[in-house]
Amino acid sequence: MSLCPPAFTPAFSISTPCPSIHISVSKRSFISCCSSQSQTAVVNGKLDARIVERDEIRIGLPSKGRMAADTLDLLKDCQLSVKQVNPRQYVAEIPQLSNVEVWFQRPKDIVRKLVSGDLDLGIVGLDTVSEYGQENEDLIIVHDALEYGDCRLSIAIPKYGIFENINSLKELAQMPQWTVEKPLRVVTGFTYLGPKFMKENGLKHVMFSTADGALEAAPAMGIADAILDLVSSGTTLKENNLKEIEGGVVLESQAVLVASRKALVQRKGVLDTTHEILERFEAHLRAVGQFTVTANMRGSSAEDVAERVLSQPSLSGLQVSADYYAIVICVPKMALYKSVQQLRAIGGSGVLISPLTYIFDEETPRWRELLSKLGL
Ligand SMILES: Nc1ncnc2c1ncn2[C@@H]1O[C@H](COP(=O)(O)OP(=O)(O)OP(=O)(O)O)[C@@H](O)[C@H]1O
Ligand SMILES: O=P(O)(O)OC[C@H]1O[C@H](OP(=O)(O)OP(=O)(O)O)[C@H](O)[C@@H]1O
Ligand SMILES: [Mg+2]
Repeated sequence: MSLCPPAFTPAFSISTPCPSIHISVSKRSFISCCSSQSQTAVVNGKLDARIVERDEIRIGLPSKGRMAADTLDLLKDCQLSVKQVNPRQYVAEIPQLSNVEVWFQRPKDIVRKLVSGDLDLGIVGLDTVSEYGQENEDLIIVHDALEYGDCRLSIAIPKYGIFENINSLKELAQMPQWTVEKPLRVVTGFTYLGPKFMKENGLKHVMFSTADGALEAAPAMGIADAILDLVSSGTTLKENNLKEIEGGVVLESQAVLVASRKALVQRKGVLDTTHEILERFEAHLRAVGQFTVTANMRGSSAEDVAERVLSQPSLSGLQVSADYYAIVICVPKMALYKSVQQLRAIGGSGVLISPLTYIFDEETPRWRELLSKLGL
């Protein structure tokens, strides 16, 4: 059995039988309290079995800030573009997902509204889920690595003065300065995660205060000894003469897709919609930074070619086996997901999707038309 010469595979044809040689070459390493109009979902810390009655499925997206644009970009890349009439309107739709309402909210309100049952799904940073979700068992992380909004929640102290030689949480805890009367003063916006972390790490004499932004100024202003805030590039800390310490990272964070367990289980359509969103996210994120390589390979049989490809360390593809046959089809953008589902249903696996740059027919239809008009 010989391999199909890829350069001659007609765009609309199904070429069979043709063993599939799907090779993915990595460009970079693959990573490897509040309730509004609803009934309250949490009563005395326990989950309320009731679900807020409504027909639409609701997803909360960040309304402003650095997560907002990246979230819309991700959805767009997954062919789930959000249709927002104007930027001040807080409700929108995703035409590709029927019966889904998009609600633009502040990240912390997305988490609160998931808990209260006013939203079913949301996209926010893991830090926000952890801080405002407070380990609520109704919150489920559906996708934990959307690959943007990377940052860490980390303790930082001044580089100078009594902290000059302090480089770890252990050393910070052992400083004789901290007593009942004069505790370590930490300023943070994370008033749930902060005290929890200090307690778990055995720091006894700690006092927390809170502020909404520019926390890095607090030590120099004499308001706090340390800060607990999000760090990404580290520039803000550096510019304010602060340093992170060993063992001081409370949480590594990036954007996540989070859902209400109750909505997934009880609300009609939420599980199916979540499945579709998840599939699209995973398919897109798996493909980022990968190239599809199609090659003509010399060989005496399909098995021979598969064996030789598998013997190369960088050629670990999705499937390389004589049991698979390559097909090449073209599908319209809008029908992409449906087409993948249909391919799977008839035995498809390892479906690689790349944008199509050109479709050259055997002959341009309009050329024939022109020739005919010219009587040629
Ligand atoms: N420096 C950072 N780099 C990357 N991601 C960050 C950074 N700071 C925060 N994030 C992530 O972005 C999310 C939103 O950040 P934040 O709530 O600070 O929004 P913002 O864009 O700064 O607006 P504002 O603070 O004014 O509300 C955070 O929960 C976190 O997951
Ligand atoms: O490590 P870096 O890349 O310097 O980023 C860290 C800074 O980013 C966030 O602030 P943000 O820009 O959101 O300002 P804010 O305090 O007004 O929210 C965070 O609160 C830090 O201050
Ligand atoms: Mg901010």
